[in-house]
Amino acid sequence: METENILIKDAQILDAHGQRKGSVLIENDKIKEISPSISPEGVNKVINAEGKLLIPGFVNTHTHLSMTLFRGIADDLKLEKWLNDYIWPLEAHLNGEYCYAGALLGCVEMIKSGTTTFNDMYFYMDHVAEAVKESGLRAVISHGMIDFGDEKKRKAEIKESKRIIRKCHGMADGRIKVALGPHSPYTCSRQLLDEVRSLADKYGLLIHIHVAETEDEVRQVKDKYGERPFIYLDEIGFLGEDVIAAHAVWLSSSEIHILRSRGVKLSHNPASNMKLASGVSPVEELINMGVCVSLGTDGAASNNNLDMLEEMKIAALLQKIKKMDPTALDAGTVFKMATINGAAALGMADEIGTIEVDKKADLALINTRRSSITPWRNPTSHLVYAASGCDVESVICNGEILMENDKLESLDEKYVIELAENAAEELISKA
Ligand SMILES: CSC[C@H]1O[C@@H](n2cnc3c(O)ncnc32)[C@H](O)[C@@H]1O
Ligand SMILES: [Zn+2]
Repeated sequence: METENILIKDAQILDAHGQRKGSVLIENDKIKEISPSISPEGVNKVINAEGKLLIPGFVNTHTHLSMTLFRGIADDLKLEKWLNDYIWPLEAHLNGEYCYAGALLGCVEMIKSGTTTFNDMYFYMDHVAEAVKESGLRAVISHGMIDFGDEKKRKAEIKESKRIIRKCHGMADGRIKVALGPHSPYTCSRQLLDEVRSLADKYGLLIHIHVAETEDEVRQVKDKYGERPFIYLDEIGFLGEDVIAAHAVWLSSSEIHILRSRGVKLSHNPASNMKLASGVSPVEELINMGVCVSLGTDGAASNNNLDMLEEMKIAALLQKIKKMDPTALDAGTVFKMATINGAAALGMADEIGTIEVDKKADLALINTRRSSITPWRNPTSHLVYAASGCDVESVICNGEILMENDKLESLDEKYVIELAENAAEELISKA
């Protein structure tokens, strides 16, 4: 195979290790060299990055990508009503084509706002995988399982998860990995969670689950199992380093200790938690205790976008107001949550999340000559507090250019918008 290489010349580089100036040489899917200056001789493609900020692609650790189709459908509701009265009835009409269309739309949105890896739980995941493959993004995907204690449903959910594992794990040159996705402790039976734990151990797969999102959930789990959600999950031997729990809003101090001692990874979803008025996760306490807290948007029906730049700002502001302390969750910490902590949560810290030689070339370039971030002075501050997804100009994932100078290269944006608009209209008309 001929070597494909890209030289990103004279960039300002920012990642969890700090700031420096330099050029980055990409060879095939990986970063080959980072130096103050690299000769462009023999290089296939040179990107002039003067006046540009080069950052690791964001890692969104909790999404339901195809829910882009439900954007703006059921706003201003509490989680229980949102799910029971609006979202689940609509989801009953989903099919593979709709999920593919919604996932493609989500991929467009993520590329345009600098995300290169995401952790997705939903339905018709082989169709979602197809969209991810075409987009050039990297993803961990899981079939979302709900059994409500029904044995037949449990067997069907496990069967579908196994089918998705067989069909999609390692797809798209390894860019797609499959995880197990039990929805939550209030929608999944103890038996289903036990089976998930066994499968995760047997095949070395991650587990993606919603936990402790609302006070109501804590009440329900306590009523049914006698304990708070994370204590219950620990007692049944479910928790481990391979578990990524989304939300983790309502936590007792014993639960925080459990999270730390079991090495559970968290995905903090501040916009969704605020919009559904679920509550505020004790992110500062969790980080101070040494728990790995990453960042996720949740689906576009509860956010209502997939912009990780916006999510970083919301995360920082929310902790400041929760603690009534402006020093809480500073910009540097939030930036780490959106990059290297996300990589660590997905077990990929050796591969992505920072800009280092031998890591995958998953990168985003920000144009520093945009009005929203002028005068250009403090990259971390500007990224978290001033920039938005629109300031992302170019994106590379796995060494492939997915967007250059604001133009999508891997997907036809107009076609995707049309496809998703039609799918959403057809789907809603069925409900
Ligand atoms: C079984 S696939 C995923 C399932 O989760 C639903 N969902 C989306 N956002 C949330 C959330 O914040 N809490 C709980 N469940 C959520 C989604 O609609 C699917 O049914
Ligand atoms: Zn969710």
